Amino acid sequence: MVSEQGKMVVANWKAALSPVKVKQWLDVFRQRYRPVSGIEVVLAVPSLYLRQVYREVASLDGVAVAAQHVSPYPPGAYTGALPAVWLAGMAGYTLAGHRETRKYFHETLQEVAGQVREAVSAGLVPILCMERAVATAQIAAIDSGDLERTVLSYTPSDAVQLEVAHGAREVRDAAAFFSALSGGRPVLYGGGVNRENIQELMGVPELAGVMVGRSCLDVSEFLDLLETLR
Ligand SMILES: O=C(CO)COP(=O)(O)O
Repeated sequence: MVSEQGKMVVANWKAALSPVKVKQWLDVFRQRYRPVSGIEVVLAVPSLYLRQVYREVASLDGVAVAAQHVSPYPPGAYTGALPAVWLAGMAGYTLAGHRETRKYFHETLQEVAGQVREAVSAGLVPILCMERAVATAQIAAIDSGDLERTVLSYTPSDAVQLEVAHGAREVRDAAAFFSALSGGRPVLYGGGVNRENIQELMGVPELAGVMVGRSCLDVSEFLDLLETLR
């Protein structure tokens, strides 16, 4: 879990890497990754790869694993679901409410709140992704006890679609807005983060870290990006 001083870099693989590519990514990462003081690297990977990724990175300092999605329901007759409790011990985190799962899988505020609840009760830390437009209603749908265990992430659509990050001042305003709304929970930013802008964004004092999509898919590019934080 992100500490008082430390910051997080979440690498969101989305659904972009085939099994062959995942093996290559992990081979290079294991050879070349060196921990960066004060930085926790969180690999957010498709369910299919969770066990494999966990096995490969469990021994690396400063690296944790996140699911990209968990079920809003407990284990039972829910075909196609991934109950959060099954991931305990393997993933430390799960994403919830990412703009792509909201958009393509039509997740409702209640379903996202259910994912957060299931994640917290399984001992995972939810990384709750939101845009400003849904933030007030989404946070209101979440139990206050669950919110206390949650990391928020500001992931504006335009930045993700255009691959152009919001500027540091805008990110700072948004982080303050999200933090005030949630009783001071840590806030991440995601959207267009790359090797050129990560240092400036990680320097925003109100921000607990960043989420990286496209720039983590090439493992060398991602390792270079981490090196800029050393
Ligand atoms: O969705 C994101 C992180 O989860 C951001 O993706 P990009 O870094 O590709 O804009």
